[in-house]
Amino acid sequence: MTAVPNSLQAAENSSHKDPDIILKVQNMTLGFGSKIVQHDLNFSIKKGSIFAIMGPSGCGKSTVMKSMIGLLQPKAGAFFVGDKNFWKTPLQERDKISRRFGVLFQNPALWSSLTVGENVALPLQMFTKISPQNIRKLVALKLALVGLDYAIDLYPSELSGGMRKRAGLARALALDPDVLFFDEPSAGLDPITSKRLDDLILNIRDGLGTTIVMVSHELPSLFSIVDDGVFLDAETKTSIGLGAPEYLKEHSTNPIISAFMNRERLENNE
Ligand SMILES: Nc1ncnc2c1ncn2[C@@H]1O[C@H](COP(=O)(O)OP(=O)(O)OP(=O)(O)O)[C@@H](O)[C@H]1O
Repeated sequence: MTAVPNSLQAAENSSHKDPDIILKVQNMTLGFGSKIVQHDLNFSIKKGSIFAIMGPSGCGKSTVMKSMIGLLQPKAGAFFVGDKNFWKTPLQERDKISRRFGVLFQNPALWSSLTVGENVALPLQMFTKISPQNIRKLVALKLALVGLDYAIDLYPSELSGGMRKRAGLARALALDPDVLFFDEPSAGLDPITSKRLDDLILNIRDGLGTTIVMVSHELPSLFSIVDDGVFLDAETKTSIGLGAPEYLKEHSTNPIISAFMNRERLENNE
């Protein structure tokens, strides 16, 4: 027997091994039914970096994130987590990989009948064997990390929008994720609360070494905290820029990226 099939399989199932790369999207095409949202995407995310998925409304940013957190299977291409080809691994292993991810959606869906502390405790109760006393201690730690230690016994309805985000963030941090995904972290927040959330994201990255992937079109956040990113185009339905927002602003010759980064309107765009 020759080793050919195995080596082919190995090539298909491994990313080009670079220990600094934690996530890698390779020739990925995404869509719903017959509709293609984005095609042939290629980008890599470094461990401990803050990476942004950028682009105008409706270009497919959330769809790309959905695929990376295991909610939407790509139509083509691969998504690697370390050296694992995520969508080619068996479901059980995929679930295990996903548990290394924390996710904070635009509107953190906190259970309204549970207190903030009980909401944060849920993932620990579901996925660990930690004792109730130790869960309570861990929950207090996570809430302290996001500056909400005083809110442990409050109900979600008693929180402001910014506090709800931070409570959602504490829950996303419950299992000490390697990667945190944020969908529009600043959406609906005033500029000061939004800046506080940016600082918190930076603190988490710097203090815990967590890799952060965020979907955003908030320029102040993009310029102040993001290290690297991909810019998606709604017209050609693929990426038209790779790099830090500041770099793209200064160096991109693409008129769509320039207009976006400089908040200008394109001539034929209302
Ligand atoms: N479940 C779905 N079924 C069919 N089409 C969908 C679905 N979810 C999103 N889409 C479509 O995919 C395209 C991209 O949507 P997506 O929400 O990913 O864009 P986005 O860049 O995140 O937008 P925004 O910045 O406005 O949130 C849109 O045309 C949207 O209507």
